Amino acid sequence: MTLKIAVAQIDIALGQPAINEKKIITYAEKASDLGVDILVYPEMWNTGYDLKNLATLADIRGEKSVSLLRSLAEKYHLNIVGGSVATSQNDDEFYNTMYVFNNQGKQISMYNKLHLFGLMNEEKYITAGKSMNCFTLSGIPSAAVICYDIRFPEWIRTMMSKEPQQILYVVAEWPVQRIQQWQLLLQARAIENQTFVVAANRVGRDDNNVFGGHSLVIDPLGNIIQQASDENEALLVAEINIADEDYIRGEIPVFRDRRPELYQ
Ligand SMILES: O=C(O)CCC(=O)C(=O)O
Repeated sequence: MTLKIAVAQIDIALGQPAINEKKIITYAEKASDLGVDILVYPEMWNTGYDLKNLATLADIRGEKSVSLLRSLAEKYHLNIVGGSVATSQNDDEFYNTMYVFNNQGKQISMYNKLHLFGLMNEEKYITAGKSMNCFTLSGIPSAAVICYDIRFPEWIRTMMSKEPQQILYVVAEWPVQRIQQWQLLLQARAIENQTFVVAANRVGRDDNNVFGGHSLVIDPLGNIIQQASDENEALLVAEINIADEDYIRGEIPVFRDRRPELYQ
């Protein structure tokens, strides 16, 4: 089975959801023109890392973002891994939340970022999630994580081995100075889990960081299928063949050969 996957590598205007929403719409239109099956957005696309202003900026219960993503999924018949957005659940509780929609406009997953990134003081403003993010999208069992989560292979393995998920989606705001680590971590997650990795990073800058782009689509052997530039906005498009993964898992059956009883 071949899937056409697109990654929206975009710049994000700090603290300006209305501007960012327009861009989200533009990239859905572009993906639709190219006949894409699955579209992936980056992390915190509504506000960027404007953590100090979440009280006024965060999307209340995620309602605006859900409505936008649902309408795009329906209108363009796109499966959408909706990056993440800043949401508020109560007046003073904020989350970094991912929503996933199928191409009928049905929400099939919601995930709150589990590992918060201390270097950006994320834990001072955001409440950490506690739940997994596994779903079937376009018929493919998949999992998705947010940015810093990729430094925790035990968490990703937990999700990937629940049932062997075949695609791992990663959405990020990853700074340029650690972009080599971004690539290596993603390749490692692909190889150890024998999975396709589809990773969306933003470009541009905010007051504290320059973000490194370099969005990637990686095969289950860790080979890079497609990569975007480090600086420019782009719609990165790749075709993946899921049967390749079945073949690789058959040759080196790491999921069968695990010894989880010894890992505690
Ligand atoms: O782990 C890193 O180096 C970057 C993580 C990050 O920027 C984030 O989680 O927002």
